[in-house]
Amino acid sequence: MSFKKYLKLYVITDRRLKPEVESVRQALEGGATAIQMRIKDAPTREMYKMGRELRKLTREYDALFFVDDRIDVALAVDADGVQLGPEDMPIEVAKEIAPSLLIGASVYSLEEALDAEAKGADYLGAGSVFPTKTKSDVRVIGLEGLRRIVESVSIPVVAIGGINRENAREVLKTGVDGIAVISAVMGADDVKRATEELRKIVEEVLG
Ligand SMILES: Cc1ncc(COP(=O)(O)OP(=O)(O)O)c(N)n1
Ligand SMILES: Cc1ncsc1CCOP(=O)(O)O
Ligand SMILES: [Mg+2]
Repeated sequence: MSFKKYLKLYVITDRRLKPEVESVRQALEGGATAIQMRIKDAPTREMYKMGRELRKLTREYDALFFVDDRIDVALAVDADGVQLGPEDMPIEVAKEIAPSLLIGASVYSLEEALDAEAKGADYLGAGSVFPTKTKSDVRVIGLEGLRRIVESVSIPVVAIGGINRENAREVLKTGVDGIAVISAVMGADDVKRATEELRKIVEEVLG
């Protein structure tokens, strides 16, 4: 079975909102199908240790595990993949040095999406669909921008940016393979319940 079905509810950590281990456990309990460790400005050793813990947890729950930005950490903790943005390791180089990893490419336009697909990305994280307070200065592509990307590539697409339980349905109806969320889950008082609610919507639309 391909990895695509694991992209449907992709939850990303944010230590400014919740400590990683307990929040990831709750998200997995609530039905997250993939987890991304996204830590900015921490020592590599700390990322490695956290990555090992989250790798263990995601295995227990049969979820995929991705590391944001850091191909070295992804390899060291035996993650399933790495998420690479425009400032990170070029996709074609990442594929060469880490052929075992799934490569997710972060894209903010149709041009970037086509380029990432041509360079061999395994899936796209496309956004920001809506305005978001979680990441500064991101381009907002809207539902139409997202739809154009989905219709133009043949690799799986995960939508990201400002997605919550109010707008998740319309996002999913653009034809994406999944939604990626930070604040809708990590900013909730009850992480497990917030994840369950999103998973229910995902199941209703994607099946
Ligand atoms: C699934 C997914 N899609 C997009 C992003 C954004 O990546 P990037 O542009 O590298 O920005 P940072 O997250 O590193 O700030 C993502 N992390 N995950
Ligand atoms: C990391 C990232 N990349 C594009 S938008 C975004 C922020 C997503 O966070 P939220 O789900 O809280 O809007
Ligand atoms: Mg990144």
